[in-house]
Order: sequence, then structure tokens, then C-alpha cells
Amino acid sequence: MLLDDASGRIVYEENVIDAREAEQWLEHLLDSPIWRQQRRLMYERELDVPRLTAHFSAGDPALPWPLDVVLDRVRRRTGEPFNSIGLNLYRNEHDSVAMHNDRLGDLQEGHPIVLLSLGATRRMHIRNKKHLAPRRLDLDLAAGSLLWMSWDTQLHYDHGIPKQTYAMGPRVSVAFRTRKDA
Ligand SMILES: O=C(O)CCC(=O)C(=O)O
Ligand SMILES: [Fe+2]
Repeated sequence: MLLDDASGRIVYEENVIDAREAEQWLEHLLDSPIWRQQRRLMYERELDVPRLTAHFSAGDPALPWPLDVVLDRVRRRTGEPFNSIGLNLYRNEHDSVAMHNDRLGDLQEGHPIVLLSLGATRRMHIRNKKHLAPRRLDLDLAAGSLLWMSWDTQLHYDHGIPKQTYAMGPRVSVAFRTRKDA
């Protein structure tokens, strides 16, 4: 347990998935044709987001292996009715996600966001939005781990995965969410 107060609850659990299975899932996902390069408008220019992404809803009959197995495992482990699966692929140390909070508008209030990590260990920064009382967590998200962020943490904290300066292999994160419309 990293945080549990009026601003929300953040929990990091290691070794939820055993190393061999996590490695198999990673290898398969890296070879899958699911990855897209998203573009984002920034300062009036369209830029590539610095990572690859994919998205599925849980009810998708074409949910490719191993995501069907992963979804089932994470649902049973957490007891949460996740219906949305978002994937990020950080190809190397240059890929990143800027500090942000996840959009709550389309999520069911009260349900957490849970991130499964596969591949290289990457650091996540978590920072509270109020600068008067700075609060920071730097977490190393290891393969096979789960990070829980309660719904209300997204109101009070930003999170991001910074670029690194030393060589790193690929990391995949699988984000589970409970959407209103799915
Ligand atoms: O890769 C991660 O662990 C974080 C991903 C993330 O913040 C997101 O998809 O919103
Ligand atoms: Fe996020």
C-alpha cells in the first residue's frame, strides 16, 4: 500500500503473474499486429505520441490471445468488472507518457484503474496536483506487477512514465478500466 487517505488509494503488488508466463505474454504481444501510432495535436503541430498503443473492449469477440486470458486473470484477482483494455508499448528508453491523469468522464465512478506491467522495468512518477503540499512517488513497475489507482486518485494526482537515458528493452503496460458505455 503506497497511499490510502482522503485523496485515494494506490497499491503496488509484485509477482502477481509468474515470470515465465509474463515473458510469454510479452513476446506474443510484441509480435502482434495490434499496435498503432497515434498522433496528437501539440502547439499547433501534429506529433507522434512517443509510444505505440492498442485498445480493446472486453466484449470484443476478436480479443486476441493472450488478452482474453490476461483479462480473466486480472478480473478474478481484483474482483473488478473491467470492460476496457488499453495497451501501451514503450519500445525503448526513448518512449514515454507525459504526466497526466486518466480521464474520468467515461469511467464508472468508484472503480479503480489497474495496470499490469510486462517486460522491462520502467519508472513511474506520481505527483499530486497541489503544489503547496508536494507529494511524490517514484515507482519501478516490474514485469508481472499490478498497480492499482483508485478512481479518486485521478482527481488529485498526475502520473507519467519519463524517458530514460540508459538503454532499455521494451515494456508493455495493460490498463484495465471500467467504462460506462462498454
Ligand atoms: O504504462 C503505464 O504504466 C501507464 C500508462 C498510462 O498512464 C495510461 O495508459 O493512461
Ligand atoms: Fe494514465
